Amino acid sequence: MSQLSRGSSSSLDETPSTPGKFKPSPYIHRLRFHNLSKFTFYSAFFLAILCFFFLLSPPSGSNPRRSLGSYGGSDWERHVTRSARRRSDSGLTVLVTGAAGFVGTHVSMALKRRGDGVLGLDNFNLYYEPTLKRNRQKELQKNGVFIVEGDLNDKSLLHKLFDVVAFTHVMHLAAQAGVRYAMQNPSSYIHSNIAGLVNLLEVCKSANPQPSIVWASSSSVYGLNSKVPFSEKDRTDQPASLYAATKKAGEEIAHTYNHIYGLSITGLRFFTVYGPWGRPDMAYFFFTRDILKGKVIKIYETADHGSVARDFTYIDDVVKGCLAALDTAKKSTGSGGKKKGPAQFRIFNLGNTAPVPVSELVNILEKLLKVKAKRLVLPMPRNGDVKFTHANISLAQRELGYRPTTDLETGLKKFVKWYFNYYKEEKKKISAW
Ligand SMILES: O=C(O)[C@H]1O[C@H](OP(=O)(O)OP(=O)(O)OC[C@H]2O[C@@H](n3ccc(=O)[nH]c3=O)[C@H](O)[C@@H]2O)[C@H](O)[C@@H](O)[C@@H]1O
Repeated sequence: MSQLSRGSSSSLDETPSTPGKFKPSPYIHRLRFHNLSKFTFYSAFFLAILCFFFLLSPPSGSNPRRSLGSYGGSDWERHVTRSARRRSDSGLTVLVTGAAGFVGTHVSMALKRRGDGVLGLDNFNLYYEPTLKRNRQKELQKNGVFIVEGDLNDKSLLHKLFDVVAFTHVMHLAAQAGVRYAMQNPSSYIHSNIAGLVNLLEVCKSANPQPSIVWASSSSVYGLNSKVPFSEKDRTDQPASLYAATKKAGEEIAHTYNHIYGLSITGLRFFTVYGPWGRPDMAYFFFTRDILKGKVIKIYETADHGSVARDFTYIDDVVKGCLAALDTAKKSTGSGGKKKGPAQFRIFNLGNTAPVPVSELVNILEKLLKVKAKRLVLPMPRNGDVKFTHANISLAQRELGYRPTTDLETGLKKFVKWYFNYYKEEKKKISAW
């Protein structure tokens, strides 16, 4: 009990009774003392909560609100140049957009570890828990990767980055992801996946030398295509979600910047990527969380009670595909916005060629978590989801040497191991307060 409440209770007890005036009975004293103690307890509790969130908030130097739009200066440039420095002249110097994202973190780590120069860019938006992005940022910082806090649409920032660093490649992974969220926040998809992409390409075409670009498209561009497995030449003119439509539009926009300005551009159609440090908005992640909490999970099925399936692809396989795309990317042919010859334009599927029904994903999670899931099977809502995805990866195998090796159970085992460890550490931080 704090000193304040002890002092006030003794002063209350010594108050002299004044005739004619209301004389509080001993019961009133006890009631006041009780209220005062409650007030003191709750004030101390809220103070502790405030301290907890203050400590968990991002380090002062990287406060997204403060630093978005505040960059430059010798200290900042030193961070940028050190991070972007490659170990040897044969290495790459890569700008990774979305570097605090799931795929962005893994790709940045892999590039840095093999000696390439890596500079991250991320706007640390609040689409999902920012602590996860901050913790990924800490992992990258430990490995010498600096992430500039900024938005794709900040043209002056992007020009500044290209003034300071002569990037050989851009690995463009920043995007508003999520098929279903597009129905709640459509403008976010235009802001990041259309305006942000065009802004980035505008800066790249003006750069001298122009970088080669590899960027994340999506299996969702196949939309309602019924020919399986999906090949890169198949129909992609029936997107089922705004998200898919913005990724398809991205592919068309990329083609115009390749055709007009000579930018070397490679699009990678990811197929439901999963793994450690993943995205909490994806089913495998929030199913894990909800199964452990004993909450009901909704499992979609088709209208005729068929299964909904995905070609789940483990993050390590996808990272190998990304690095192979960077390593085989030809140079852009333009400089300063003028094209000097035809430039490379490629699109690849990065999938696992083994679609698995969502119900089987849940079976595997139950086995790994040793907890029975509370299942609610529902018809797939008209939320932009498609019944199945299935990648034909023969083009990526031939051109990139892409060979996925991780089956869903093996990959989920690694994810669950990470999940338990990560949230155990998070719990420790909270209990430390
Ligand atoms: O392949 C891709 O390119 C896309 O993969 C995922 O999209 P999605 O396959 O919908 O991944 P989840 O959101 O994890 O859903 C996986 C499966 O679970 C199903 N699901 C989802 C949520 C739910 O509550 N219940 C349920 O059965 C979905 O219909 C889907 O079949 C990513 O979220 C996209 O960003 C990415 O572009």
